[in-house]
Amino acid sequence: MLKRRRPASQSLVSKKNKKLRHENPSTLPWKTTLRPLETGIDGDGILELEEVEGVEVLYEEGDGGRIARFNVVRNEDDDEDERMEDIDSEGDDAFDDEPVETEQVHFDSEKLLPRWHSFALHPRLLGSLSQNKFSSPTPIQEKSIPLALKGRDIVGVAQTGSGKTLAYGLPILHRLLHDARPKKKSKRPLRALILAPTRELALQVSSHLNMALNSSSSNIKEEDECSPSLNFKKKNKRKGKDKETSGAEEPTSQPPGKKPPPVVSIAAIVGGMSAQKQRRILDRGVDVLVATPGRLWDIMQEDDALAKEIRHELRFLVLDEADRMIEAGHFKELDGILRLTLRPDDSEIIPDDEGSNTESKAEVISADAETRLQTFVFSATMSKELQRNVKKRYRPKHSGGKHRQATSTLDDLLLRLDFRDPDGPEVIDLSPEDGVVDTLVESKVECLVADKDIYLYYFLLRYPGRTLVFLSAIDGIRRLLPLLEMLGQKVYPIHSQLEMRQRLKNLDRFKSSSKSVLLATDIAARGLDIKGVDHVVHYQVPRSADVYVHRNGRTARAGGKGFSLLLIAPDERKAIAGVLGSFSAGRDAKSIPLFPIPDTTLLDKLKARVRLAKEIEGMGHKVRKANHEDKWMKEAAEVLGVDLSDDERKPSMKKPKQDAKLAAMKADLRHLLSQPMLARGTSVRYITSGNNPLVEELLQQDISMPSEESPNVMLGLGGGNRDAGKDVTDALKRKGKRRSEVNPKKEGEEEEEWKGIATS
Ligand SMILES: Nc1ncnc2c1ncn2[C@@H]1O[C@H](COP(=O)(O)OP(=O)(O)OP(=O)(O)O)[C@@H](O)[C@H]1O
Repeated sequence: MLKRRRPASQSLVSKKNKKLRHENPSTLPWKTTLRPLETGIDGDGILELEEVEGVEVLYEEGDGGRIARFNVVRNEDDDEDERMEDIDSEGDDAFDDEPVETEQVHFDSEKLLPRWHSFALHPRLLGSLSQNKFSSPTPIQEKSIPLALKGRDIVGVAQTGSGKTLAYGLPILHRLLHDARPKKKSKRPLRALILAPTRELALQVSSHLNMALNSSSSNIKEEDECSPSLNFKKKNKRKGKDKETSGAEEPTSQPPGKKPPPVVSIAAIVGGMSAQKQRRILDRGVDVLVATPGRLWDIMQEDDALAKEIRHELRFLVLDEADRMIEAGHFKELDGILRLTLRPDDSEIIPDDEGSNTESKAEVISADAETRLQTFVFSATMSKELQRNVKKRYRPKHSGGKHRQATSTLDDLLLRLDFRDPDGPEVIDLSPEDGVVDTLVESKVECLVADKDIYLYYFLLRYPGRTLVFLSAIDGIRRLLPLLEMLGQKVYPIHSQLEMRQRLKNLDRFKSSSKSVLLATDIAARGLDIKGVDHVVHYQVPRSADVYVHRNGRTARAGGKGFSLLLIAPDERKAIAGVLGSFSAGRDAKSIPLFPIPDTTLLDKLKARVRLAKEIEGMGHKVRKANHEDKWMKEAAEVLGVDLSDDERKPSMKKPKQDAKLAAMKADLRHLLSQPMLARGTSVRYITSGNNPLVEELLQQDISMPSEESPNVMLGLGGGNRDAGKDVTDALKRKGKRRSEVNPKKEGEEEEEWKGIATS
């Protein structure tokens, strides 16, 4: 089937369109169409239907008569789709039915990676660790990898950013790399299923595992001189652009232009992306599937084969951030998927509170750790009680353990898992008692709700960097976004009502600028590994201790420094006390130091800017609304064939006035933003003199004095220090207090009433 598009000149195709010329119809990007089961046409390849979209057919007169040429019309959106497909199906076109040989490579880990040597990981993985400069395993990796390699089931709890993905990923990849490859042309069986709560996290896990497989390390050596040369190509050209390969490519002497099949193929299946493409990937077969439960469940409804693979072929099941999956409302789908992983005799008897199930299970456990399903559950947060429950539920017969009733949805979910490990899952808990990563500095501002914008703006000016601001609702993001933009901040939103493409684009933009702000709901709280997030701001207090931990976990990752700031309004006081009190170490809100603001007159100055920006936004909104109504009226009259009166046709009399006022207000704001924000006692006239000469700050920060071109610089607050964490710890030192002693509450002391920022 060939769908012909209207030529670009007649259609509404954007100017960004590109045309790729094809001489031969067989080189067009044909796609196999899916046929509903009811058609009775099965997928055995007897009758394949294919279609192609976006093709312009042109006829040219040649010597031999009329010749058809084909232009494939592509626009930037298509390119973006393809980029996204590249992410969700990295290596899609790398799948091949050709036989894949096991590779013969060697890596001198004793010399090059001594801290990893004892794990005896596959050389390909070692090469990649070495290339990424992961010279030693993180504590959770150190504990869990040897056990996982022995075939144990694991429940791993470790702080955010501590390398949990590789803690379960390396043992899986190691096993898959070692497994003998099928020699005959056959579809790859699905061997590992990793479930993650959000689309971004699933895509990230798949990229992370691909990174662990693909190495161009020169330290990997061929063991067998006769084997073909190793070719760890990172990039492949496809459709004229670079495409990251997926899975480890096999050392092979492929003919030029033909990509070798990956040794291990990894694909992500998530919502918000082409389901058809994802089904195609599954049809070809993948070794490791990273999925969000919702999309996987949808696909399984139409694809019995996938359900069968999960039931019969799976070697590894991973639940990454299991607690969040339940919160995200995926319980039904998750439960449905997990049921497929139960052994037949378990499906009717789980959950069981009395112990009979455990006993029968212990009897049927296969001793063959090489072939049985291994289950890994990882999270940064899991209550101690739940960990105990999981352990008790699977305590072997002779230990005489009694089963507990599930006390939460997560308990319930975990108790449904069919851990095959005869000793029950090994629970490894390395999470800090108070949930705070060592390298994180926490802080708080207590302020009126109306002043939160000013404190946030102050913070962004004072500590430029990569700042992730969490809000509890999308409406808040919609309000704050234009405000911060108007105040000259580079700011991007991320929330569930944005299209997937936009979410990924905004994440990319945030990542690629060292001074930017991401306004996020809690969909970005879990698992996202963005390098170099300097600060996390809780614009609204988190609703639970877990959310507080995960939000904070976007900074201070992998041993790096990080800073978190809570903005607490009077009516959030109780909520935050409850959140902190629910940590197992029983924290007190008073243990979080106050954020130091050495010169509060600056807040007054900022208040003027924020107020003006809000007025502009309010007026802009009115003007947009009026324009929209005018336009609607005209269009409706046209459709109905009604004549509008002169008054109705004329744009509102107020409009020119409003426009002029708006322009004047914008000019005022531009002027305000171009004014230096100077702390009390500093002057722009004498930048080289005084106790704290401004010139030093300007030099240290490599900036010039503020101007219309480079507004938003705050100066005069002491040196060029832009380290919020250091400022908090210095302020504490000055007061002679340790973190735990901050603001100790005196007996019977009442909370003081917070004052708003004075109007200047
Ligand atoms: N052994 C290692 N040495 C150095 N860096 C590592 C090591 N292992 C993983 N990393 C890096 O640490 C960062 C955090 O890893 P990862 O995302 O797996 O953390 P996590 O524990 O899953 O975090 P979260 O709980 O927030 O999901 C990643 O950028 C990863 O590449």
